[in-house]
Amino acid sequence: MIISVSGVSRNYGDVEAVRDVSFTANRGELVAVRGRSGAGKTTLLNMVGGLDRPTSGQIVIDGHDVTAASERELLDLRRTTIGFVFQSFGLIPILSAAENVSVPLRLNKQPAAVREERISLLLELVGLGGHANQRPYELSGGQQQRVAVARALANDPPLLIADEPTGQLDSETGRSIMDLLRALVASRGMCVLVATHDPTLIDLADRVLTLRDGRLAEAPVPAL
Ligand SMILES: Nc1ncnc2c1ncn2[C@@H]1O[C@H](COP(=O)(O)OP(=O)(O)OP(=O)(O)O)[C@@H](O)[C@H]1O
Repeated sequence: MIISVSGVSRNYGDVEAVRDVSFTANRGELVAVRGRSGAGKTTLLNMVGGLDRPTSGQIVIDGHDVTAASERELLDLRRTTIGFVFQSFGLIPILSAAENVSVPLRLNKQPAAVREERISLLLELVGLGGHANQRPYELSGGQQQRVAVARALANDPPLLIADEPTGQLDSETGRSIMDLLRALVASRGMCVLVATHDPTLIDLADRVLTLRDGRLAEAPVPAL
């Protein structure tokens, strides 16, 4: 089990953003988190990714209790075990696609030869083999998000967390990003946890978690 969330709540002052949420997820699963704006999706994903801490409850990621972890341990976990993809891509504008992908490899002190090989493999994987030297502004939104996915996979994490990864893309491009995430689950046995309120993308998920006002109501698997 890669994600175990038990009785997790997160309050911001009087606002109960996430209330008593429990779920588990395994490698080889694409789990979608849906819900209206303000339902608590980002808050939940940030806690699972160790970017924020619950007010109460426990989260265990790949055997590590992130609720009890020190900042240092969380940093290590985010570098080795969890990849992140955000709605706004978050690429560094002055760096090429290849250089953006190299950032987490440098942080993990990978030697140059390993970095080079890994970068070309990852850019091929996301369908950007011929775009290594282009900067973000020279790429389409869908291509930028593919670079962000390649960067998130740089250190081969077993868990990918994606917060509305298609939110800034047209529906066809968004679909191709979701297809890419789906393929990663199949080919690499990753777990992908993705927040979206786009109903057309939800049918690609193995499982759908629905948040309403911070509470979870597990929806049935959609018919294919
Ligand atoms: N840092 C914060 N301080 C105070 N309140 C917050 C903070 N972050 C989130 N909230 C509140 O928590 C609730 C859940 O927000 P969250 O961003 O998790 O929702 P969401 O489902 O991701 O929404 P969206 O789809 O719009 O991104 C909202 O009521 C929001 O206003």
